[in-house]
Amino acid sequence: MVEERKKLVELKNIDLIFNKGKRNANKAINNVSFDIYEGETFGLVGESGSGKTTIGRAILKLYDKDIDSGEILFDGKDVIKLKGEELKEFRAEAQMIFQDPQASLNGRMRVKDIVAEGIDVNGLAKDADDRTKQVEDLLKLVGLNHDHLTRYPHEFSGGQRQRIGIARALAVRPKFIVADEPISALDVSIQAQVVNLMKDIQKKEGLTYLFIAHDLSMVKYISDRIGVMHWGKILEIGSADQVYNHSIHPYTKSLLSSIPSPDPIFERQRTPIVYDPTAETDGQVREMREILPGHFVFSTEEEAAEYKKTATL
Ligand SMILES: Nc1ncnc2c1ncn2[C@@H]1O[C@H](COP(=O)(O)OP(=O)(O)OP(=O)(O)O)[C@@H](O)[C@H]1O
Repeated sequence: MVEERKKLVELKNIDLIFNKGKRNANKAINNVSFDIYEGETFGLVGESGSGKTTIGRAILKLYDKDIDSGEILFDGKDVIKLKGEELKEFRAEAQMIFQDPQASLNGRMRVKDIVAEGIDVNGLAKDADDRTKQVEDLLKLVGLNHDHLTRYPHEFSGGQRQRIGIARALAVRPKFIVADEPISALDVSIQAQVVNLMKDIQKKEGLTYLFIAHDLSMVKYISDRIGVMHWGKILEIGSADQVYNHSIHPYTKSLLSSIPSPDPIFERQRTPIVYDPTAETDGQVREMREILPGHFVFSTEEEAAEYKKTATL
């Protein structure tokens, strides 16, 4: 018998409009639906302004406004309705790691206090010794050590600062982490280290990730499934292999063609594919249609029929 995978996060027809009703109204999320299964990494990619961060923050209920329509479920519970104790529990269960560790860490606090913030807020330590022990364990988990406890963020490299950000997120023992471009500000040589660290921690702690990035090059290493966003909509969802090696939507193909190759011969032959977005505004009715098992593309019925003829496994 095939075991049903548990859905940890469910997004159902989400709309989110900034400045609703005003002249500068902006539909940052437009009828987005997808699920994130427990234990998986869901990669969300797309160019700047496509709505990735808005989705991550909406799931975590970090805006002072609610989504405008649709439903977000976390562990079966409606996120919009969470209040009191349930909201506090959710705040610990669902954490965020930010793009710029420099900006997200308080420069006047020592590492031990930065990492312990969530422990203190949630009363997770029995006493001062237990607090220090928990912080030390967290630092060890992210590849830092005892000597780092009393230092300040500016004494660390970018990669180390991101490790501190990860330790801080883990301090409250979350189930789910939104990692918003966690490696984009880092040197390429450090990016793989942080991705590998996140993968190791995921295995050890049984975490579920939403991993946000603007290109597909690193996302494919960490993601089980990938969603491609453009103009507030998801245009393609599939396994990392389906999206990276067998992409279907022209926008995904264009994103892939824009990744520079480290191989100079490939790089010289690489021709970026220019995406024509007018199809998204031609008035035709499009929805996510399953082209191959688990591989969905935003398309009309006719487009889906065409995609099915040429799609490869
Ligand atoms: N607080 C806000 N108020 C008004 N508009 C916003 C707000 N946050 C985001 N937006 C707008 O919503 C759209 C989606 O932005 P979002 O930050 O989610 O995109 P993104 O794909 O994460 O981009 P980036 O990679 O640059 O972070 C953009 O047009 C942005 O200008």
